[in-house]
This record gives sequence, structure tokens and C-alpha cells, in this order.
Amino acid sequence: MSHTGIDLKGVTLRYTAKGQVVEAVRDVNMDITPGEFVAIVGPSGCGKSTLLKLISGLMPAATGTATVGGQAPRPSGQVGLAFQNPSLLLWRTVLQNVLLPLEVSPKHKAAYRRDPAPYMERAKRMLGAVGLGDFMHKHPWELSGGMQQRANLVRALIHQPEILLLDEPFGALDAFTREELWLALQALWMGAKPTVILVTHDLREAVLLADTVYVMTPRPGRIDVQRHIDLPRPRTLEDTFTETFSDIVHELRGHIGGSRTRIRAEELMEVAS
Ligand SMILES: Nc1ncnc2c1ncn2[C@@H]1O[C@H](COP(=O)(O)OP(=O)(O)OP(=O)(O)O)[C@@H](O)[C@H]1O
Repeated sequence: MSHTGIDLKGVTLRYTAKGQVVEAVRDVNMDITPGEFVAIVGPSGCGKSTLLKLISGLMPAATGTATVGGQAPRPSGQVGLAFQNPSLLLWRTVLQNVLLPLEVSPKHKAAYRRDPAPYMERAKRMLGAVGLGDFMHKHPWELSGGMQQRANLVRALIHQPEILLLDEPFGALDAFTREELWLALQALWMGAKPTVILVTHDLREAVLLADTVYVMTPRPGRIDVQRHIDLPRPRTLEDTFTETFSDIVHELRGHIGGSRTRIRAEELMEVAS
């Protein structure tokens, strides 16, 4: 069980590039409890990925305070990461890729070196459970994008991290594969219960998976809405077609709607004709 909550108080984050200061995030407050599944949505450039950099210890807060498990954030083996493009090593098999974090995790590396068998067993079971049982000895380039991302998720969780940071992990996948992976991620999370922050552009994804959805404003990103999602688990794809579900999605879309690029459809039709 995870005991790692994340607490942000009045956090402002800035970049300095070529003498110019860019304020990416302003006065953000978040109180994320251990084992909570949080989704962050918001317009492009509002600072979602920048918040993940703060939490993973890669960037300091300009003002305000951030704590992870009661301590200042620092890069550590207790965080699992997955991004849009699975960063699997091409020359390693799927199984070898999945085992990679165990070779460097301060918590596991000694035990893994002494006796890798139980870890192998765990990796094989997890790969089997996400439908990669027959592919664990293949190389990443022999797998589809969806299969690679499933392997990537298993790798992010193999060392039982207390925190899992996901930056648009399903953004590059087709809609069917993405939906399949939502369920895989939910099952992996329900099993291991890490604290999860999922950055996504997809409101259905956020509502299906998260306990709490945070909506951010355009840059400098502030928290516009914090919405608790009270649907029972495990949630299913059928749930996404219910009225309750689409009401929540519409409610959240209303908060983001105003900030999106306005498409002048009639004008476009006229110009295109
Ligand atoms: N290394 C950097 N140097 C200077 N400015 C940066 C840097 N990285 C990001 N920014 C700026 O900070 C802002 C927030 O960027 P960030 O990547 O966190 O946004 P995001 O919400 O994750 O965007 P997207 O949804 O498009 O991935 C952007 O306006 C971006 O231009």
C-alpha cells in the first residue's frame, strides 16, 4: 500500500529562456492523498507537464511549497513514469525492458541481483495479464504501438513505485486501443494502489479513471476546478455511455470550452466550397 501523498501549496513555476521569464504555473494548490488517482486536464501549454517536473524533483518551485510523502520532491526510485511515446530499449526484449527499473531501483536492486526469480515471475504474470504473455521475448519493434504502451505501463509499475506519473500515455494510440488500455491501467492501479497523476487531453479518460479531476486554466496555469468523481469501481466502458458519466464530461468540458480555439464552421464551409 502506498503512503505517499502529494501536497502543493501556492506553487508558482517559471522558466527562464534567453533572458525571458515564462510563468508556466501560478498559485497551484493540490492535496493528493496516498493512493488517490488524479487526472489533470487543461488547454495545451497550461503547465501540466511542468507540474509533473516539479513533483518528480526535476524542477524547483519559484514560490510556494511542494512535498511528496512529506518531503521535498527529489528524483527517486519511488516514482514510476510513462510518457506518450514508450521509451523501450530496442535491443532488449519486452521482458528485459520491463525488468529494467529493478536494476536501478535503490529499494530492489540488491535483492534482484541476489535472486531475480521472484521478480521475473511477477513481470511475467503482469505481462500475461495485459495480454503480452506470448510477446515477452520479442523486441519492441516487433510489437504494435498499443502493445508497446502496455509493456511501458508494466515497466512503470514493476518496482512497485509509490507514485506513478503519466504524461498523456495514450495520446498516440487509436481510440479502441486507448479504451482497452484505460481498463488495463485501472486494474494495475487497483492492484498496487500507487498515487497516480495522469495528464491527459481526453475528458472521458479523466472521468473514467480518476478519483479527482483538476481542470487548469490557460497559461499561466491555475486550478480552475477540482471535481471529485464518485463512480463505483471497477469502472467499465459501458459506464462511459451512461447519463451520469456524460453529464460530468459535459460539465468539465464547459470549463475548458471557453479557452479553446474557436472554429468558425460556417466560414470554413464557405471558404472550402
Ligand atoms: N524548457 C522550457 N523553457 C521555456 N519555456 C518552457 C519550457 N518548457 C515549457 N515551457 C513553457 O511553459 C508552458 C507550460 O508548458 P507545459 O509543457 O508544462 O504545458 P502542457 O500543459 O503540458 O502542454 P501540452 O498539453 O501541450 O503538452 C508553455 O507555455 C511552454 O511554452
